[in-house]
Amino acid sequence: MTLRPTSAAHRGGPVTDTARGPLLTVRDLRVRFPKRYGDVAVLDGIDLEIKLGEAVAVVGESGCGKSLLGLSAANLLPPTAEWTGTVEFRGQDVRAMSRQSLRRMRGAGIGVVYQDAMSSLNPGMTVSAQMRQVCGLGATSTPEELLTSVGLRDTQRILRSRPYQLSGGQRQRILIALALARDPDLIIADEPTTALDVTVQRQVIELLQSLRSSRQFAMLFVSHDLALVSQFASRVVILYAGQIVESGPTRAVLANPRHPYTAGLLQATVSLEERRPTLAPIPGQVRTPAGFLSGCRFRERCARADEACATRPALKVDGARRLACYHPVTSGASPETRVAEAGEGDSIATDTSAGRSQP
Ligand SMILES: Nc1ncnc2c1ncn2[C@@H]1O[C@H](COP(=O)(O)OP(=O)(O)OP(=O)(O)O)[C@@H](O)[C@H]1O
Ligand code: NI
Repeated sequence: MTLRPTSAAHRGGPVTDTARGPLLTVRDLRVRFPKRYGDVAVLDGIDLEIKLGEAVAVVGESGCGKSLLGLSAANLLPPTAEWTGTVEFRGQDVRAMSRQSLRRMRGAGIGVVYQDAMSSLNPGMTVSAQMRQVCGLGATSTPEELLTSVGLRDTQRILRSRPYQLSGGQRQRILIALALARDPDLIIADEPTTALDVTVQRQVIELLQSLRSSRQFAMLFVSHDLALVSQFASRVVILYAGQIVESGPTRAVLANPRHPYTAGLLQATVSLEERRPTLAPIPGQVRTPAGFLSGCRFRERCARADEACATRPALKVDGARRLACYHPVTSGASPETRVAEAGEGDSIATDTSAGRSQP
C-alpha cells in the first residue's frame, strides 16, 4: 500500500506526520435519532478509514444510511442525531474541533457534492454570486478557472445564469467546482449522478475521475449502484440497514461477493454499459429504522438465512476483506445450494476487534 504524495507535498507545503496517517478515520460510529426511533442505531458500529488519495465507495439501497455516513464524516449530522464513536479528520477528533477549524475542515479539508444540484444551489442567486461567496473564503482559483476545470465552456454566460437556466449536467459540474474551490483533500460525493440521464452520468463520473488524477483528492463516493462505483473506487463498503455487511477491494468483492446482500445487489444491477433491464431484484425492501430486525438485519430477505441469523454475525476479517455473515455465498454457488459448511465461516477467522486496526 504505497501512499500517494500528500496534497501538502504537492502544493509544496511541509509534510507533517499527521499528513501521512489516514485522512479520515471513523471508529465504532453509532447514530441514533432518539425522538424518532428511540434507541435504534440508524448507523451501527461503523468502522471506516480513507487514506490520502484513496477512493472508497459506500453502497447500499435507499435507507441504508449512506448519506448519514457521508454527513458524519464532515461532522454535519442533523442536530436531532445523537452519536457515539470517533470521527477523526487528519488525526483530529471532529468533536473536539473549534468552530473555526471545523469551518476550515469543511472547505479546505472536505468538499461535499450532493445528489440534487437544484436544491444544493441557491435558486435566486446567479452562479457568479454563489461562486464568489465560496471563492471569497480562500479559493485557490477564480470562478472562471474553476468552471473551466470542470469542463464547462461559455463560462461568462454560465456565471450570469441562475441554476434553473442551466442543464442538470451543468448544475452538477458547478457543484463539483464549488466543492473543489479550496482544493480539499477529501471529496464526499453523495450520489452525484443519480438525477442525471445515463450519458451525462458517465460524463460526470469521467470528470470526477480525471479531476482525481490531476488533483489527487481522496473520495468517499456514496451510491446504490455497484456497477457504477466499480469504475473508480478501489475499495467498496456494503451497507445494509446501517450496518457494514461486507467490505474489501472493489475488484475482489465484485468478482467474488460473499455476503448474500452484495450478491443480490450485483444481480440486480443495471450495468451502465449494457443498460440491461434489472435481472433479479432482491425481494422485499429495507425497513424503516423502527422496524430493524435484531440479529442480521438482512435475514428476512435472505434465501440463506436460518435460526443462527437471529444473532448478529460479527464482522470478521479475512485479509483485506471483511464480512458479517454466517452463510456466505461461495463462488459459483447458486442460492439453492444452501451450504451447510458455510456456517463454520471458512477461512474467515479473526474477529471484529482485530478488524478495527485494519484498513
Ligand atoms: N434527520 C433525520 N431524522 C430521522 N431519521 C433520519 C434523518 N435522516 C435520516 N434518517 C433516517 O436514517 C436512515 C438512513 O438515511 P440515509 O439518508 O442515510 O439513507 P441513504 O442510504 O442515504 O438512502 P438514499 O439512497 O435514499 O439516499 C433512513 O431510514 C432515514 O429515514
Ligand atoms: Ni442518501
